[in-house]
Amino acid sequence: MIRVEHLSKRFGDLEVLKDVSVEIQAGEVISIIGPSGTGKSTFLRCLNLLDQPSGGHIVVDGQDLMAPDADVPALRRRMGMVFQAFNLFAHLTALENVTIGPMRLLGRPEAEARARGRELLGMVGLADKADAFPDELSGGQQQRVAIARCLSMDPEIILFDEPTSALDPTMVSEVLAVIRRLAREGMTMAIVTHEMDFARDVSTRVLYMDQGVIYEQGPPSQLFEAPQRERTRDFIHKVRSLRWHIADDRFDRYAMVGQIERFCEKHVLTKKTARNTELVIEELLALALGRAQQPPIALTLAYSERNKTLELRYERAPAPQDLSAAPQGPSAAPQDPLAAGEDDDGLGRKLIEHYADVIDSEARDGISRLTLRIRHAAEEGNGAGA
Ligand SMILES: Nc1ncnc2c1ncn2[C@@H]1O[C@H](COP(=O)(O)OP(=O)(O)OP(=O)(O)O)[C@@H](O)[C@H]1O
Repeated sequence: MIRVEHLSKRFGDLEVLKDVSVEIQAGEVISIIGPSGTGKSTFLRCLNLLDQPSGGHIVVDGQDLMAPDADVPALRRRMGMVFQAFNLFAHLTALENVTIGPMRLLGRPEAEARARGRELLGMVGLADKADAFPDELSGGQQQRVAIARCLSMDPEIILFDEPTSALDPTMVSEVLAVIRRLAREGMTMAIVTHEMDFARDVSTRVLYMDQGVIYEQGPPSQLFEAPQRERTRDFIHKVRSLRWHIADDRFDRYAMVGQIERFCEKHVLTKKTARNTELVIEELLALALGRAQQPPIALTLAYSERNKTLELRYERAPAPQDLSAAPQGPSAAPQDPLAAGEDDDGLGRKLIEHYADVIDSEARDGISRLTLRIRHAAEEGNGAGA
């Protein structure tokens, strides 16, 4: 129904959408999720040209919206849009808001438009509010009128741009219930949302957007229960992280210690857990930085609010000397900082394993990765913990 090919969008120097390609079929309910500022709303607004894309194609039933001779108003009319801020006409009643489009843009007779308008207001549970003005309605009711108004234009797809994020929490469910009903009735929809439970149970497919691309997509069961890629996992598991880029032994260790302590405090991890984390990092870097002329190390300390796990992730590209000495693939493993070296007494590794479990260690795509899970330690004096 809609095919998006290599869509890009810039605002001045800011490249918001990089290369987005996706197809939406009739009857699909697509949720678009992802961190703030990654281009979800921009993507939706580009779909019906509320924002003019910088490049790429949007093909609706075989017609390219971006072609110079495209009948943009007609193609646009097939896509309804519901905004975060309702955008109702303040000087018109609920019924007038729902009839003005069909009368002015579709040429429907007034009686027909009003009959259909009343039917739609009834469908969103507002039959008795036909004569109310927007400022006499709650936020949830206004958003339901906005949905009825959108439906009055008989769209083939509805684009919802964070339809509940401007609402008082008590009103979120009434709006979501209307969208759920539309989904049951087979309406094609694309919904930018931060309501994860809703996305999980209403969608047929979820797009996870990150940094201007569709980073991962799949049915909700897969995306929420078994995300395949790291940034998706971090988002789903509500991971908060600290990152460092360590080029050599001269990095600022004291600044790092302060950051780890503040991070642990913020996530209600004990001081002892913070100190153990510092020890693990110190030993890991001693092992990794001991080898001369290596590329920089990317270190991430990630705390999952959902799983309550604290992970330390180490990443490093192979050194040129390792690449020439060993072929690509797992055999490039000498990069693994925990691998026993020639004159290594193994003490560093033992200390790390005292405080952390090795979750993963691999050399793939030319990059060596190590993931450790730091054990939680009770505060000293409580008689428990490492
Ligand atoms: N009209 C505009 N002019 C300049 N920059 C813009 C404009 N609209 C959006 N942006 C920028 O584009 C980036 C992506 O914004 P967008 O609203 O699409 O993100 P989002 O993923 O929907 O975020 P959120 O979940 O917080 O709504 C942001 O950095 C935003 O500031």
